Order: sequence, then C-alpha cells, then structure tokens
Amino acid sequence: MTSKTSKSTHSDKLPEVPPVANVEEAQQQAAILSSALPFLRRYAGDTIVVKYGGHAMGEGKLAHAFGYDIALLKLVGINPIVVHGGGPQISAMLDRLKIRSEFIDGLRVTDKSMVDVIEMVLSGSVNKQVAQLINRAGALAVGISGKDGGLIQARRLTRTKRDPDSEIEKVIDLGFVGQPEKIDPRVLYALLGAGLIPVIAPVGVGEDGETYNINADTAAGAIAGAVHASRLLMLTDVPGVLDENGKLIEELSAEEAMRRIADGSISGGMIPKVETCLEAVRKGAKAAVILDGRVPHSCLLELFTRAGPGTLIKA
Ligand SMILES: Nc1ncnc2c1ncn2[C@@H]1O[C@H](COP(=O)(O)OP(=O)(O)O)[C@@H](O)[C@H]1O
Ligand SMILES: CC(=O)N[C@@H](CCC(=O)OP(=O)(O)O)C(=O)O
Repeated sequence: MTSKTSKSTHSDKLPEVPPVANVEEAQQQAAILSSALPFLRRYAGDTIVVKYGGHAMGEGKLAHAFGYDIALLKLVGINPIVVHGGGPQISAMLDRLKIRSEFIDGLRVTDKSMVDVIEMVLSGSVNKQVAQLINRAGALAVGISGKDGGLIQARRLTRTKRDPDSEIEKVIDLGFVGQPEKIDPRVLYALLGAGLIPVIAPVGVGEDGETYNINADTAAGAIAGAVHASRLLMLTDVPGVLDENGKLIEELSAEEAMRRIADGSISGGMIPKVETCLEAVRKGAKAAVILDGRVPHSCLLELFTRAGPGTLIKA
C-alpha cells in the first residue's frame, strides 16, 4: 500500500467544506482561527475529559457539532477522553420493557433485572453512536465500557439520608449502583498513545465480577482525577449551576456547593454533577466546568474563547 492510499482512510469521507462568500469572509475565518492560538498553546498536549450527557445527545445538529468539536480537539494536539451518559435512553428502553425505575438524589435505583438492560443500552447502542459521531468528523474514536481493561473498578454505593423528624441517619439501598473505587487508566493511555479517542460507557466491574451502573458524571470525575485532566467539561441541559433566582453561578467554591446541596437550591441530577466536580479537582483534575451542552460547539467556546460559559469549579 502506498502512503497515499494509507492516508486516504476516514478523512476522505468528511463532508464538503462550505464555500466562502468572498475574501472578507475568508479573512474573518482566518482571524477567528488565529485568535484561538493562545488557547491552543495553553492546552497543547493536555488531557480534557468531556462528560456528554444523555439529554445533550438528542438533537441531530447538536450531536453532529459535538462530534466535530471532539475531533477538532484531537487534531490540534489535545487529548480528549469522552465519558457519555444515556439516562433518557435507558429510561426509554426500560419503559418499552415495562420495567419501572426511580431516582434518589439523581441516581437510578438499579436492581438485578435492570443492570443487564442498562449495560446493553450504555455499552451497546449509545457507546457506538457517540464514537460514530466523532469518527464521522474525521478522527478515530474507540468505544469501550468501564469494564474493559479493568478501567473502572467499583463497589456498591451506599447513601445515607438524615430523617428530618427523628434526625436518624438512614442507609438507602440503591442496588447495583456503583461507586468507582479504583481507576486503572492503562487502557486509556494505550488508546491515546495510538492517536485514538477513548469513548467510555459508565459501567464498572466489582470485586466478584458483578456489573455496576455508575452515574456518568461520577465516572467522568473519577477518570478526570486519575488522568490529571487539565479540564473536566460536564455538558448538560442547563447553562450551569443556577442560584435560587435562576441566575448562573460563574464560579462555585466547595463551601458554597455543600451549602446549596444542603438547602436544596442544588438538587436532583445536579447533585452528582457538582459532587463529582469537587471530587475530581480534589483528586487531581485542574478544574471542572458545568456547561450548556445545548449550545452548539460548547466545548470550543469553553476552551478556545474568553466567553467561557458555565460554572467553573477549581481546586
Ligand atoms: N441549582 C441548579 N442549577 C441547575 N440545574 C439544576 C439545579 N438543581 C437541580 N438542577 C437540575 O439538574 C438537571 C441536570 O442534571 P441531569 O438531568 O442529570 O443532566 P444530564 O442528563 O445532563 O446529566 C437540570 O436539568 C435541572 O433540572
Ligand atoms: C446510577 C445512575 O443513575 N446511572 C445512570 C447512568 C447513565 C447516566 O448517568 O446518564 P446521564 O448522564 O445522561 O444522566 C442511569 O441509570 O441513568
């Protein structure tokens, strides 16, 4: 095979580049590219973990833009790692199978009969779909589950809740919901070293080989900490963490986060998200950002412009 043929693999399948109207438009495009230079230098060679939530996946154009952003990061010398969710996709499948599920503090109570379905949806259809979005944009992504290469070793998560009347702490059983106990990043380094983009389904393996359903935010945070990511980007369906008046909180300290969780102004799915960001920066990530995945090119806006939308959580 000549080098010409070996080069013409995935890049040939890229969609057409849209034509520019005139020289001024072309110059504007060049100026935009040039303004990204300081940011490209800042993140060159860094690892960025991106959590891609199930809600953000829905819309075709947005998903397409997401795939382009991740491919672009790779092609400019940054190492993206994608951890995806799939909550709505799991719920749709459980509904079709007439299996009821409930959430406690943003976590799906998972019994034995559900864990196989959840693994099938996350590691199967959703994982391949996300990898394909990136592949279609001209980079090479490889979909794996947290069970592959022993990436996410998990234990059963226990959660306690204080009963407001009796003040007694009650243990809540969430079933096969896992807490990452140990991350073995070797499989990630192997993929990154080969120029590939890891796309990870948030499923973990227990000590006895049992499968655990892990909240995708939690999985992303544990991975970001373990690889000392320079940024953990949490893409979701709101502009970031909002205060009681619905206003965006641009920077959140650990103290304020804990206070807001306790007083209920941070609730539901935002609880694991914020807790994860705090844990990730405590474990080794430089910073975490919760941002609006419904905005096209939110990853590029965050990394390559001064606009930096979303809520920043720093060490
Ligand atoms: N203080 C808050 N700021 C923003 N969102 C919040 C807050 N408290 C609760 N939420 C809820 O958290 C949701 C995001 O979590 P989740 O639905 O799990 O998203 P994803 O599927 O992207 O992981 C928001 O849509 C919102 O309903
Ligand atoms: C334990 C737990 O809640 N697991 C999640 C895993 C998927 C997920 O987190 O997806 P999103 O990021 O799209 O919400 C679930 O079963 O829905």
